[in-house]
Amino acid sequence: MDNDSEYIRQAEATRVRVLSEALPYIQQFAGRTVVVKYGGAAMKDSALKDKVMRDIVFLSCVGLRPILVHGGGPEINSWLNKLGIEAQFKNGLRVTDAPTMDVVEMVLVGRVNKEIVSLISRAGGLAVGLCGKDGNLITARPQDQEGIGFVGEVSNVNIKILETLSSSGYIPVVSSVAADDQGQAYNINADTIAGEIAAALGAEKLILLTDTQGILKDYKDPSTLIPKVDIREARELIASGVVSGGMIPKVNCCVRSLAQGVSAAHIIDGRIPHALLLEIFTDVGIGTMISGSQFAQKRE
Ligand SMILES: Nc1ncnc2c1ncn2[C@@H]1O[C@H](COP(=O)(O)OP(=O)(O)O)[C@@H](O)[C@H]1O
Ligand SMILES: CC(=O)N[C@@H](CCC(=O)OP(=O)(O)O)C(=O)O
Repeated sequence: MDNDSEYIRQAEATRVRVLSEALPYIQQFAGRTVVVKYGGAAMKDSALKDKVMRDIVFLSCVGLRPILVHGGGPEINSWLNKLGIEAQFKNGLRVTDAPTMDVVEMVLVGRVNKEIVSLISRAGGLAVGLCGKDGNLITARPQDQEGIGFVGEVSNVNIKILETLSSSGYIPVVSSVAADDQGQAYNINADTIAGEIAAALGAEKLILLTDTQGILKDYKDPSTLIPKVDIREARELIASGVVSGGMIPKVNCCVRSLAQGVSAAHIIDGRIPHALLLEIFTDVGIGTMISGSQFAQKRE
């Protein structure tokens, strides 16, 4: 066989292997809910954004029930900057006074959410944009932290609206603004919202797309990826300071959702094209998988 024919044969073999590798996962996850959190730096590149939306539509088309929770921290920062308001953070959370809360709501609910909904529509999916206020999805309460303003925690999740939409073939797209019993709006970290929604739905998977390979032993060194940890090891990584900054709410929400019955949580690199498909439908997966120990499936 000449070189060209050999190259074509190998390329076809790879394509066929990847496609056929997906079958058991499509069968296993049919009808199951996958909560995806998409945010931060991984949202900045528009070509990548299109691919993420196509992947979400792919999940829906092959029978999974994707729910997309989005952040938008960099876009909030850019609008605060345009308005001459200084962005401030404490322990990875945005200090949210009343004017900042207005900007957070306008940017996340009014801009980022609708942009994602329309990208999903363009990719052929049926998306519906929501924030915590819609259908009483999320009730907020204030975070117990001095001087952080209108930063909220989740006090209740009402999954009815999500189940109604998902069971009718719609893809819910959720932004992380919610209100308390009195109607006061709160800014909630989007990872936290994703984890609470995954837990309330008993999701198959919680997948956090971010701008690093996953959890790194040294976050400045990409070669130090930790492919798999259990809940106890994940807590130790926070306690020892290996996990810091914005990675803390991610690991915490994974641990909380696993403790409440989610089967597996993943922190993966949203900068890799089609990272979601690689994680869900291939044998090796990518990024870091956090599991309750009895749930370990891949990467043994
Ligand atoms: N051990 C760690 N492994 C990987 N990233 C870490 C770690 N500790 C801290 N980080 C930081 O967490 C960041 C991800 O959190 P964040 O910026 O809030 O993400 P997003 O905007 O996607 O929500 C990484 O870019 C990295 O700087
Ligand atoms: C309380 C808090 O910090 N809320 C976040 C909500 C958006 C978010 O989580 O966006 P990323 O996922 O892109 O970081 C914020 O205001 O930036």
